Amino acid sequence: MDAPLSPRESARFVAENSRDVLVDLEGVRRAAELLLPAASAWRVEQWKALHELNPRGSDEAALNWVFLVDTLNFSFWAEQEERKCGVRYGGRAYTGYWALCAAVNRALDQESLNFLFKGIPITSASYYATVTLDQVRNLFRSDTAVPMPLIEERHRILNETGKILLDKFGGSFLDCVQKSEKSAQKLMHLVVENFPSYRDVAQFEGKRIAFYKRAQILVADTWSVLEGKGDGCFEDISSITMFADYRLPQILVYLGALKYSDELLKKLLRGEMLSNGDKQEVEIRGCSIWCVELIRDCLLELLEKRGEKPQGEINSVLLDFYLWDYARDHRDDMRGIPFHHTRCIYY
Ligand SMILES: Nc1nc2c(c(CN[C@H]3C=C[C@H](O)[C@@H]3O)cn2[C@@H]2O[C@H](COP(=O)(O)O)[C@@H](O)[C@H]2O)c(=O)[nH]1
Repeated sequence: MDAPLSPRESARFVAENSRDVLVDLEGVRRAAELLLPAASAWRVEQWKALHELNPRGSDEAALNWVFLVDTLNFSFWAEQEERKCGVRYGGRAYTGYWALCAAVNRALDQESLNFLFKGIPITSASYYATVTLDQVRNLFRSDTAVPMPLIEERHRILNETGKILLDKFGGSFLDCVQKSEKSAQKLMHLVVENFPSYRDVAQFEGKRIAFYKRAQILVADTWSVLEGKGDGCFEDISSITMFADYRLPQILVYLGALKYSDELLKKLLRGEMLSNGDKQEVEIRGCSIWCVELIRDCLLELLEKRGEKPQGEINSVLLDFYLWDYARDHRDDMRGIPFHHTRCIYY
């Protein structure tokens, strides 16, 4: 099978051949203007501390936490927004992606007590390579009546991924990072080649394309947790694209940078499911990636024109992180904008 186009080339190809989704250049420019004040202050060191559930350290344990979480980082959306999985931790209730992180930290707290007496921490491959479905149901149990979606797939993926990490990387994601020799692209391809659940690919207009959403966010979270230093000093981090999930398209439509055809908008407003790999699902994901690439280019142009240098760096990773956080903080403003419902293990 021929190798797929890179995520960036896949996004360009989809945007050039899309029928139901449009990247609106005027909207891209307006979004860049809106984001510019924040963008010039983005620095990789700040990100980890922004969220209380992120690991604090930059050691092997923190990397194994990131690898476990990003291996399960998919499909938290609920059919009814008010009936969704939730996890209470540290006196707070978390939903969505943060419910996953809260469940992992809840287990680590419990496990670390047992660990003193004999337990095995959830982030170690030797644990999740053979964890049972019942144990996974308990580890990721919801504190609401709604369980975390795709729990059987999560169990299968944990066993598969744990076994491979043990066989090929001595059970440590740090080993995988070190084998990437400070290249983001090399790490992304190492992950996709070795771990089947990360192979986020599709067929579009006769071409094989790749979005690699979870592999790219794993590289980004590795860069973030290592604060861009040491093994995480990826000189090609700016080649990583935005992560094509189901939240970013929603915020890009809200900002006016992405537009849906009437037919597609009606379908999404009805909450109709799109299958992973469907033409319209691929168009939403591919155009979103291309849209963020253009917003990033616009930000750099605006700074250039103003003769300003950013304090940190402006790349698609930090732009994506910011937009994703922005979407979570503006959930109510975005009520009228639907997000697409696809149930799969890739995002
Ligand atoms: N494009 C993009 N997608 C992201 C993230 C994250 C979490 N990253 C943060 C954590 C550490 C860093 O500090 C990042 O700020 C999760 N997701 C995706 O969203 C969906 C969950 O949404 P909801 O149901 O509302 O929780 C699901 O597909 C999940 O895979 C991101 O950053 N970018």
